Amino acid sequence: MAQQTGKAPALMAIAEAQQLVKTYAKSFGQEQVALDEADGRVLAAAIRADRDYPPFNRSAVDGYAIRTADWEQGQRNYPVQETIFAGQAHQQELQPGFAYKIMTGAAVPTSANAVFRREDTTEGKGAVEIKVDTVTAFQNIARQGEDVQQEEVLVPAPILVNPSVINSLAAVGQAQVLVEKLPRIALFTTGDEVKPVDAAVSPIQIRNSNRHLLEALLRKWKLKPDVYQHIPDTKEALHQAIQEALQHDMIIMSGGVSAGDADYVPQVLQELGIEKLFHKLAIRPGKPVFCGKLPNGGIVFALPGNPFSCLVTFTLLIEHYLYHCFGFEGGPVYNYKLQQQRTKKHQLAEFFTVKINKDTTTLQPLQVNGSGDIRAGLMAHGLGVHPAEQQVLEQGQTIEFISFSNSLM
Ligand SMILES: Nc1nc2c(c(=O)[nH]1)N[C@H]1C(S)=C(S)[C@@H](COP(=O)(O)OP(=O)(O)OC[C@H]3O[C@@H](n4cnc5c(N)ncnc54)[C@H](O)[C@@H]3O)O[C@H]1N2
Ligand code: MOO
Repeated sequence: MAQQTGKAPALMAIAEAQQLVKTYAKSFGQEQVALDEADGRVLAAAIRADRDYPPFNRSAVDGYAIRTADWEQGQRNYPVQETIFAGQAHQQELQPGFAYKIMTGAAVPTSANAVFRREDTTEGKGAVEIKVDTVTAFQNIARQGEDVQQEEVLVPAPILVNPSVINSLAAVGQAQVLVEKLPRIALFTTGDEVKPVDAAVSPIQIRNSNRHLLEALLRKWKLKPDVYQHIPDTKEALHQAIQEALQHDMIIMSGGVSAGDADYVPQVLQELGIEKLFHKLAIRPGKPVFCGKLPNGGIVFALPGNPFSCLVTFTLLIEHYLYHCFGFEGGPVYNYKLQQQRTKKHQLAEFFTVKINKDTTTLQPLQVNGSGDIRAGLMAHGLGVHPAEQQVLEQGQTIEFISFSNSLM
């Protein structure tokens, strides 16, 4: 490729940055946790069915079980041989010409092969008359193994454990489950103008929303930083705080990464032996983001201070990294049609907040007044992607959508 002279070097594209981040992704190990603690964690090993499911021929209704052979001979009145409740074994095989009274969830003995709903019968004393005209073999019986067979993979891995996964794991007796270990994280915010949420602020100070935004984003993954500190804008303070955090798996920071006189973060990180993977990407918002490799094999993400830039770079880079560390092929990206035309004037890939219209399932761009807008992300389901090379996205054009929810996998 011809060398471009006189121009600033081209910024790295998001796809290349994500590819790079992926190469440094690694498992943090695995651990056993109690089933109820696994909610929101990533299952590390596939779970097989310990037996057939259903484990026995299960009656799906409250009613009467017969043999279809008797029915086919024209029999409609059956003496009731015994009553079978759920969890209760039958006493005797069904004798020809008899019926069992049977409850939902009870095991249908193999000597019977059809169950009628109670409503479809006339119940007499010790006998029942069937009032419907047809029968099919195994009607109203969920047959042994028809859902899942013994040793079949029931829950694949990796999978994000959600209530349905908990349900399946509980059904097969997994009281303890093997999940991916969580990384040890140090979280830092920076900026002399940034004050705690509960402190008084002067007119030129702002509240530390990024701390809470980032902690909330981490909680989606059940992650909790084991170190948090707000660092003033001096090299010395940055140096000290980061140095003490070098043994973590991840260091996440906000602020101090662009071109200001007090933006020391990339410099201090590199002075401490952190190898730069990239600084500045061809994206908006979030362009000044820095990513580096820790000497211990961990990773540093230093995000821009603007809250919307933080949200976007967390979603595009940190979540991308976590997905790969936990064994997924990246996060889910969906395709949706755009509700209205959208234009941009720059050559960066732009990420804009969108709401999925419930009636038309199109993406409605939401208004954000720049990356410092404290409303950014409010009411949004996720991000729409405006590719770098396209200046205009047409109404109805299919574009990529990145969900803010990590529950769909
Ligand atoms: N000359 C240039 N200036 C800027 C560039 C550039 O390329 N050249 N990039 C701009 C972009 S884009 C962004 S984004 C910001 C990123 O700046 P920093 O990462 O250095 O962040 P700060 O300057 O520290 O803060 C930016 C903004 O965010 C507020 N902030 C910081 N921390 C928090 C926090 N914890 N909670 C809430 N808000 C926070 C801060 O007060 C600033 O308003 O740089 C542009 N400049
Ligand atoms: O691109 Mo910066 O991340 O918007 O304000």
